[in-house]
Amino acid sequence: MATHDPSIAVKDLSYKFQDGSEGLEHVHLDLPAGSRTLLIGANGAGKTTLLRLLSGKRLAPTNTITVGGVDPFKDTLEGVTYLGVEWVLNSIVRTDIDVPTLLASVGGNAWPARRDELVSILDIDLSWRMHAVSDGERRRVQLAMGLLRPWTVLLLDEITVDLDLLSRSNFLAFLKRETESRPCTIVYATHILDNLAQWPTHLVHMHLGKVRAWGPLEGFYDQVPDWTSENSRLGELVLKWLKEDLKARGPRNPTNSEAGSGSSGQAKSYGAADGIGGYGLEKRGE
Ligand SMILES: Nc1ncnc2c1ncn2[C@@H]1O[C@H](COP(=O)(O)OP(=O)(O)OP(=O)(O)O)[C@@H](O)[C@H]1O
Repeated sequence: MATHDPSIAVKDLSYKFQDGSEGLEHVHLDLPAGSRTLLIGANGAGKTTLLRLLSGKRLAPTNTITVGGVDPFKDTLEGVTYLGVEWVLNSIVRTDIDVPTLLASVGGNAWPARRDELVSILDIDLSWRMHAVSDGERRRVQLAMGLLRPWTVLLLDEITVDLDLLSRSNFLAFLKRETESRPCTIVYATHILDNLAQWPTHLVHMHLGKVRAWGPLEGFYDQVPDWTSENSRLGELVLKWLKEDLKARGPRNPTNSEAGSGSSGQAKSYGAADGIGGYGLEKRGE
C-alpha cells in the first residue's frame, strides 16, 4: 500500500533467530514522516536485524511494525526500498554490461529526470562497462539503480563504504533533499560519521538487540559537553555510547580470572596462541 505519511512505528518488537538466540528485545520506536534516522550501535548490536524486519525480509510478529499506519505483513508493502548486503552482492553489476542498460532495467526510462539527476550526483560515466570499474564506481552505479524508483521509505544498511568523501557527501545531500521535497523517510545504519552531523533528524542507539535510547538529535547533545565542532559532537556522542556498551557487555573471551565461575575454571580464550590464527568462532545460525 502506498504510504502518504511514511512514518515508522515499532511497538514491543522482539525477535528470535532460528537457533533460538535473541535478535531483538522489546524494541519501541516512533520515527515521524520526513525523518532521517541514524541507527547507531557496535558490531552485532542488531541494526541489520531491525532493518531486515522493517523491510519485510524477515517476518516480524504481527502488530509490531507499521509503516505509514499500515502493517507491512498484512498489506502489500510498496515504496519501501532496502539497500543492504544482499543487494550489494548482486552479481549482475559485475558482468560485462553497460550502465544505460542497467539503469533501464530498473525503470530508468520511466523516470528519466530522476535517472539523469542520479547519474550527475553520483558522477557516473555512462560509457563504463561494469566488469571494468572500481569498487567505488560500481557502488555508485548500484546506488543510482537502487534509488531510481521513487521510494517512500528508504532503509540503508551501510552501503557507502566504498564511496570517496565527495561522492558520499553528494549522495547524503541528495537524500536530505529528497526528504525535504517529498513525503519520504530514511533509516540509515552506519559506522561512518564523517560530515554527518547536519544530516540526521533522529538517532537510535542499539545495544545487544535492544534500543537503549532514541529521539530527535538535539535531545542527545547535552551528553557531550566538550566538543570542538558539530561533526566532533556527533562523533564524541557515539564514541561515548560505544565505550559504555563495551563496558556493560564485558569482554567477549574472558580470561580464567575474569570468568571466575565454574568449578573447573576452564573458560577458554581462543586466539593465535591456540594455533588457529584468531579466526572468529562464533556460530551464525542462518
Ligand atoms: N541468522 C542468525 N542467527 C543467529 N544469530 C544471528 C544471525 N544473524 C545475526 N545474528 C547475531 O545477531 C546479532 C546482531 O546482528 P546484526 O547483523 O543485526 O548486527 P549489526 O548491528 O548490524 O552489526 P554490524 O555493525 O556488524 O553490521 C549478532 O550478534 C549476530 O551474530
